[in-house]
Amino acid sequence: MTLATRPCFHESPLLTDLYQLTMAYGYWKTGTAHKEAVFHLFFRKAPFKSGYTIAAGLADAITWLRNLRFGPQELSYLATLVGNDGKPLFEAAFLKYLRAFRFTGDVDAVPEGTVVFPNEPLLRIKGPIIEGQLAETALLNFINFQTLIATKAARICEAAQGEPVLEFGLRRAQGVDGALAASRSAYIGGCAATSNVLAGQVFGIPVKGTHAHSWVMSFDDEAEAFQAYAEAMPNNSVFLVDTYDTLEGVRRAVAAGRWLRDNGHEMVGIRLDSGDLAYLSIEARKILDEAGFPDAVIVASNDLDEHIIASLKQQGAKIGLWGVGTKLVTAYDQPALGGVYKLAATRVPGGEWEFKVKLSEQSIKISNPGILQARRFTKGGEFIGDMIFNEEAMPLNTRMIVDPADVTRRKVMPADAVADDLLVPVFRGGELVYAAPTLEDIRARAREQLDRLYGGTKRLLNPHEYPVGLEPGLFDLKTQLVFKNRKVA
Ligand SMILES: Nc1ncnc2c1ncn2[C@@H]1O[C@H](COP(=O)(O)OP(=O)(O)OP(=O)(O)O)[C@@H](O)[C@H]1O
Ligand SMILES: O=P(O)(O)OC[C@H]1O[C@H](OP(=O)(O)OP(=O)(O)O)[C@H](O)[C@@H]1O
Ligand SMILES: O=C(O)c1cccnc1
Repeated sequence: MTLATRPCFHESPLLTDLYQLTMAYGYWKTGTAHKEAVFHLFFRKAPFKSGYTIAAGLADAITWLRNLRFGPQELSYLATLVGNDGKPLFEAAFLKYLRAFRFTGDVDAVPEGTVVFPNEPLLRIKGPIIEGQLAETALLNFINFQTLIATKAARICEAAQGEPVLEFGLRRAQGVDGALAASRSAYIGGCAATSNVLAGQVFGIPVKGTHAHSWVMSFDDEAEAFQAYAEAMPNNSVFLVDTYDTLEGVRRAVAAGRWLRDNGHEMVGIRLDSGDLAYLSIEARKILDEAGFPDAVIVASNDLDEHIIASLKQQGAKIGLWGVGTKLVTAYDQPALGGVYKLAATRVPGGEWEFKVKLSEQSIKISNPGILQARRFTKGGEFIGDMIFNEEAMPLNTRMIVDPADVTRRKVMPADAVADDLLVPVFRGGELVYAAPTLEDIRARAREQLDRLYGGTKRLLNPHEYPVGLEPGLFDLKTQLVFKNRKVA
């Protein structure tokens, strides 16, 4: 009997929705596959009612685009697909065309770890429409989830006010890739380490761990369990104290700590995993301090999230290390980021760009036309506002932004503000031109970016709204296109 293994699918061209292939077929069949197009990937609403979002997922997007090729196995599978008349969905000549298919376009993207806001392009893809279309689903999959988890982690780490947060999510994550991608994103968002050993091996994230209740329960009594653990792992001694009676557990941990000290080691600390974490941590701290273990850290876990951590901090909890699993890696209170991928311009090669909008009843949902870039203004080291503009038509030195939801709200960026464009070149003509940063650099970037954000924007509850607007020319273009598409004279 063979076990059904699950190979890694990250790089498959079939990591897509069928409709991308049906449209690709349509473009090919109608001779429009090589029409040039610009697509943007963006989200309309920050997750968790957060005042900011942390971009992540670009590394997977790069790998997927670089390896975009249909091999014999994928093509034979596609040949098996049939339409409602039982005949092949894709004709053989199209599959032959796919055999030589490669990504040849330009990509500009916001580096991972960048603070981003609703409606800003996170990624822009320009090239033959068939290529942009085929890339949509995979790009959304990578960027939506990873951005979501990096943001959740950043919020949790903000709540912990610089105290280390350990990501403990593997056992409760949404599958294998959900766990791995979450560990990487959580690290970008600021977590100090993960319990996920595979993520440690694959991404080089520091791994950390204590012990479970099963260890204590496997002994006749708790004191014996701690002593055995101390002897077995004298250099990693965090004792889980809540299996029977938490404060008694702390006293037994102290006894094991004394043994460790007598034998040339130092107890790292204790872990609390149930009960009133504020009360128990304060009492445990007293016991540890009085026994001469002021440096022993108190680790807490048990369904923590940013709100519980903030509340525990407010209650004066004496917790120095936070273990967070389920609510982090599943983004429990908002399990998906609604990032979308919209067509914004097309042209026949060599012709003029035709800008596009997708209409909606809700004006906030009307997409932005153009070849978009986002420009961030910084003053005195602090981010003060972002402008979305059309690179094809940007008048020089424009510093005014218009709120797309309310034309009367306008803001002029000061002349001495420093301006930086968020999208950077990643692919040119299908060639990678981006020196991808290390995971450590990405994590440091997220930290540095958060430090430049006004404190009110980082507030958990009703955060201050960071100003993001359209350059006036783009606002006008959008308005004209909306009128045109609504057939208003
Ligand atoms: N002082 C506190 N303030 C706010 N929330 C807390 C406090 N102490 C613990 N919590 C949180 O309250 C929830 C308590 O969970 P739960 O009702 O499962 O209790 P428990 O102590 O884990 O019980 P059990 O013994 O069944 O594991 C957890 O999410 C925990 O993080
Ligand atoms: O609560 P989370 O944020 O998801 O963090 C991970 C949880 O996983 C473990 O519990 P579990 O009951 O699975 O095992 P245990 O016997 O080691 O406590 C651990 O004790 C945490 O409570
Ligand atoms: O090391 C730990 O304490 C740990 C690891 C995974 C899940 N919960 C706790």
